[in-house]
Amino acid sequence: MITTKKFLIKLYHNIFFIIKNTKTLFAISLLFYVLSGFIPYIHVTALSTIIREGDKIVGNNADVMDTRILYGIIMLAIAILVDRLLLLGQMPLASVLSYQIKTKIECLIVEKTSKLSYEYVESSTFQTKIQAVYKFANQLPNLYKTTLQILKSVIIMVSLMIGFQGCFYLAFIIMVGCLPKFLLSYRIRKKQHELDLHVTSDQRLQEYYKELLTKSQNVKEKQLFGLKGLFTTRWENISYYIHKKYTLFRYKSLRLNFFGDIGDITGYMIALVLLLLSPSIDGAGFLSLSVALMAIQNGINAFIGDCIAIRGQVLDDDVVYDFLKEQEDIQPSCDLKEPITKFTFDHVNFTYKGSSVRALDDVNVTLNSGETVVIVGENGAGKTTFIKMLLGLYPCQGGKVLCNNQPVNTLNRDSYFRRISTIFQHYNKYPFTIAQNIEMTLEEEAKPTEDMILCAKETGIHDWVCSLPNGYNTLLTHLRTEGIEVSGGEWQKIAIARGQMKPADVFIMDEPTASLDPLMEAEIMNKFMNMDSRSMKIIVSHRVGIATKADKILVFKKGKLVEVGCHKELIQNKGVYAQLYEAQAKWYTSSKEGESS
Ligand SMILES: Nc1ncnc2c1ncn2[C@@H]1O[C@H](COP(=O)(O)OP(=O)(O)OP(=O)(O)O)[C@@H](O)[C@H]1O
Repeated sequence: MITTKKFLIKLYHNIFFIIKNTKTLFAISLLFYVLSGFIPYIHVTALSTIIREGDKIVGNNADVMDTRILYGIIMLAIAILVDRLLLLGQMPLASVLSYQIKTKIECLIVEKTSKLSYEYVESSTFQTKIQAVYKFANQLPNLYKTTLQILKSVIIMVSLMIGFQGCFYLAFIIMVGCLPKFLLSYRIRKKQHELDLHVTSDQRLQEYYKELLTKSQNVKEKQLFGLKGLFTTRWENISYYIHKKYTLFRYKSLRLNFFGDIGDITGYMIALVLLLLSPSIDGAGFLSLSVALMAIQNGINAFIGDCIAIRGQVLDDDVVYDFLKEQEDIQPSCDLKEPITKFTFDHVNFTYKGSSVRALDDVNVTLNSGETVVIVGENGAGKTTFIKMLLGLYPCQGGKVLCNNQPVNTLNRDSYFRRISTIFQHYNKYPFTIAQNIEMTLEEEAKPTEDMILCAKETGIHDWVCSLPNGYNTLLTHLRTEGIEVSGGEWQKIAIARGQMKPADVFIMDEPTASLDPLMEAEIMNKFMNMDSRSMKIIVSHRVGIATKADKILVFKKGKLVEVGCHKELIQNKGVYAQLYEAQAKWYTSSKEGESS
């Protein structure tokens, strides 16, 4: 349960954040809200002048064109005009302010995320947290509006109470009448917060089923397995469950609000009766004071609504501020200045969080520049983990990973990554043009450079790209209407071209050729292995055939590096590699035998 003091501190932090990041715009907005807070007072004052003077004119007690009635009419016109003008000015201002606040907080979140360790960002804990963080980031712009609205309501109430002192005690009765509404609204808001939390995972599931039914990548499996009925029923059931929960909640809220309204009306009625019973009041005085009381009541109700809303908006903000305070992965200041010549794994151990089995177990090996290294092993043997440790994405839990004799985790990551080009099995498919996918530039109409064409030729996509109407400027993916989808193999070749475009000392490919046809794979692999004899090339592959040409083969089994050597040596060893090689060779040989028989 949040205490008032804690709430005020949190509110102060939020408002401070908003003011710090919007300064002048916030000040202008504040001025607009303060000015508009006085409008009801001017409005009611003008109205009561008109009523009082009008009453005299109707009763023939005054000149027809008494200056006071004119003054009242002009004041009323000015009040209405200024109100409209302030509203007009507030709209664009609110839009710019909201944009600035949202962008600022999102930039902070993005910046923070980039400073967290890869291991943490990859975890499900982080994924859940970041969802909540963005949810609040979206709420923050509303907070400034609600705060200024509260200030405006206070100005409305205070100005009217001071301006119409005769209704001071009556305003108090109205306030008491609004009390049940305040308590009930507070309760409703709390229940809504609980309900929102309760249905979050159901809503996620609902979205998931909707995606299964509508997203293009799910269509194939849905049709082939006849899953439409199953998914639709699941989606309908969960949608109905959420709908039922919210409908019941809305019905209960309406019932509670009704009791709140009764309190409101009762307070106003009592105030009117007491006003009527007042001996000094005349007809015009009664009318103008009842209008003032109505304006005060509107101010109180707006105040209550905004106070309840602001409480809800501030409730979740700990998630964001805690996130922004989270411990960062410290970036070492030591730059890697000279080219990478050597990697050394010295008794390296690594176990993933939540796992009891070592993904890498006492790994010792040295890789040198100019070498072509192929890493093989069965599923889950530790091949990708080895690459990630080499890149310094995980901290060593035992032993050392050295680059040019320096521990990888003491090197500045940016300077280190600049010298390595890596393409993972799950590479990204960017909704950019082909040229932008290869070179990652911001230019909209990039002209293919000689280097780009060379990389495209080496990965076998140049002729295909040239056959497209927009060539290298062809937009990819259906995310944009004019974008086209391409085959898995074509995507892979584009990703490989991107990897080759990057000037680096070390090129790593972790199974990026699985979608390629055997001829294309062999051609790309040959070119890859023969490119720039000074650089180091590391390939992770399940196809043992590729390893025959490698300078060094690393064989992993259950996290252990069980064999290291060239093809000839490992075949002679008759160990794990030889078994893998023979098993794959047998597959082709028996197919051939099968064909001939
Ligand atoms: N993020 C992770 N969290 C927890 N365990 C993981 C994670 N990634 C991999 N593992 C586990 O670590 C072990 C080694 O995984 P790794 O991805 O290195 O194997 P691999 O040899 O590359 O497998 P594959 O050939 O299937 O890609 C496996 O048992 C795997 O289940």
